[in-house]
Amino acid sequence: MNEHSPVREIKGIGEKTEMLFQKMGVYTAGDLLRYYPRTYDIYEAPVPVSELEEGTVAAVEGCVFGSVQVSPNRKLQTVSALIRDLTGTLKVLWFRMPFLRNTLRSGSRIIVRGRVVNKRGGLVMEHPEIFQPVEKYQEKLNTMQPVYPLTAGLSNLTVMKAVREALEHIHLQRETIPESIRQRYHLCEYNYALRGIHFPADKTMYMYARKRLVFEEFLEFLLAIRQMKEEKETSVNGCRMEKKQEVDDFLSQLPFELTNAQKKVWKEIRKDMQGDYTMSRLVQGDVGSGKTIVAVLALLEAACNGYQGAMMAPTEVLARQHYQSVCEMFEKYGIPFRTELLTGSMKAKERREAYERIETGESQIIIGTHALIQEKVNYRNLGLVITDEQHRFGVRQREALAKKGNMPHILVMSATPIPRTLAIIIYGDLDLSVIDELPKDRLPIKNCVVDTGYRETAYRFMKKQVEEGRQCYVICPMVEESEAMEAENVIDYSTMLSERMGPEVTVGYLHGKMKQTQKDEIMEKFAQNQIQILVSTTVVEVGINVPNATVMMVENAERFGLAQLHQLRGRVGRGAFQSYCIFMTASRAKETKKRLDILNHSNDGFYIAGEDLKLRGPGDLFGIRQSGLMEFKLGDIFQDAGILQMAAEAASSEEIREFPVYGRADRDNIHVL
Ligand SMILES: Nc1ncnc2c1ncn2[C@@H]1O[C@H](COP(=O)(O)OP(=O)(O)OP(=O)(O)O)[C@@H](O)[C@H]1O
Repeated sequence: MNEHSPVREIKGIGEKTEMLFQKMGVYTAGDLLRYYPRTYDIYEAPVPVSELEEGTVAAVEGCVFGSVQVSPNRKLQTVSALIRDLTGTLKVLWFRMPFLRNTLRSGSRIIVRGRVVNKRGGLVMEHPEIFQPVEKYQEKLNTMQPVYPLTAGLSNLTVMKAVREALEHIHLQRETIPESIRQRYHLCEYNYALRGIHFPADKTMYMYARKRLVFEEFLEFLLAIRQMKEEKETSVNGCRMEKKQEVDDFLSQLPFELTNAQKKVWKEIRKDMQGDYTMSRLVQGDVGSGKTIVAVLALLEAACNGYQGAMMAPTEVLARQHYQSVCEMFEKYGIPFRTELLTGSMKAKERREAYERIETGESQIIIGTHALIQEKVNYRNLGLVITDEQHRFGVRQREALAKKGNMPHILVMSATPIPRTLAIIIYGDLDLSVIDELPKDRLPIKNCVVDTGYRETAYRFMKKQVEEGRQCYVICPMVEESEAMEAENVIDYSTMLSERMGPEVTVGYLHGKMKQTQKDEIMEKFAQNQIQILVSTTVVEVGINVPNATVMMVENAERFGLAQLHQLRGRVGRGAFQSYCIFMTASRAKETKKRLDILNHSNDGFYIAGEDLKLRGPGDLFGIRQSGLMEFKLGDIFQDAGILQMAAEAASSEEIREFPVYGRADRDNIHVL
């Protein structure tokens, strides 16, 4: 067996399990080895009852206090007991384990380990593991059990067993990092790293393993970037465009004047499209800074020059939103070009018709999702491709779209204001334009960080805003275990809120498991103010533009990364109304307070990103991922900024240039891309 063998060849994996693995993108044994744990369950030392925190998994050592009760409910038989230590008493519940009544003796010492939840205002530990005699806990103390991303039917144990088998029997790939580089940056060997990431003996092993794998991930990425840069430097502009008066006329009719920053960026783009070389430009701008209109101007200029322009959005909801706003603008100002929407959820017939209009050139502007790069889409003369930074890591996909034209111009839009030093490393192949100014009419968002006791006040405040004609978002806590649970959570919350708000307020909800048509319907209703409060998961994070919305309330704000919270906040404050952001948190941890304070005191994304970077020490390995920004498998450009710097140095070293694995011919073997 080697890395390319199908997972089926691993002992213990049958047809059914193979299908489940495939659903998770695991086809070969190599894929399985790179199917890294989502997190680790660490058996930490027991904590005093008084220090337990809601929502965490913890161990407590104490004595069983009083008698053990069994609930009469037949459906879900519950055993409850009280565990007492010097600092307090904790209620503990077990489900469907009635026999515990006979084994848990009053007064006996015990360690229980499980999730602490809040039930009717008090903390309760649910269904914990039992360690009795307490010495048994010693064997587990400080061990790290991998927790894998799962799907219905695929258990953590199954994945663990399969990975263990694979690690034992596979002859692993050759080393991909030259020894001299490994020594310079203290990186462990590939074999050790793989074992360490799946089954670390302790935190130190895990940290070494992770460092090595993150380094490799960054290195491969940076080398691909370098190659693209080299290609770009030699690519002569095959889609040379001229400045078109129609675009200036369109601009002068808009209800607002471009900000100086927008004007500057638009000038740079225009100059590129007329220049000697093909454009590859990144437009970076804070939330709400008005990137979309700049993209529209570029699309229009391409169309006026007889080329097609395509814009790829990261989600269907966003693609539709862009499509609608472009259609409305073009209609309003009498622009004669046809705009096409292309998404994965379109019916086959609709899609076929769209393909035809794209192929014949009847449609000049094409907006969509990944569907834009499907094999069946043939463009007549694609001259400009606009993508979102979220596709950034799909460098291959970007290339795929570019190949559909004759070296079209490329514009990448980024809503994540990362510090310039990082941007230069990550976007090394692109020229950088920054929109560093918000439209004039904006009032700064008012922020507050509050504890859950403020919830009722927040609801009253939202109701008042709705009465004034405004709209609100509520972001529900993430549920990591499964999307299905997350959906349930959102639905429950919106039912509760709807009852709380009364019949005059319409509350809607949005979550990742909904069908595309349902999502579109809800977004449309929200855009039309037929829904006043939208309860949602982070699906609304990127790009949604409803300028009438003025309140963003984020539950469990401590669970999100700063960049993500800033993105969420960016959904309000997009019009002339005063907007508010309420970060709600139950956590009293100092670190949480520090992080949220940064947001509380600044609305400037660049500043926040810089502070975020400062707050993260190298020890912060289990920190919150900055999701939404470049989906590296393990690496996080914020958290791992130090490793990124090392990888950037290594990427331009002689050793790497001479190392065969990274030669051009082998590039297809680079698995991360
Ligand atoms: N110069 C301007 N003056 C006034 N309003 C503007 C200006 N430019 C854009 N807008 C408006 O500001 C709102 C936000 O713009 P847009 O959606 O382009 O933001 P964005 O930069 O894409 O933000 P995000 O990254 O959050 O999606 C839109 O309603 C847009 O019409």
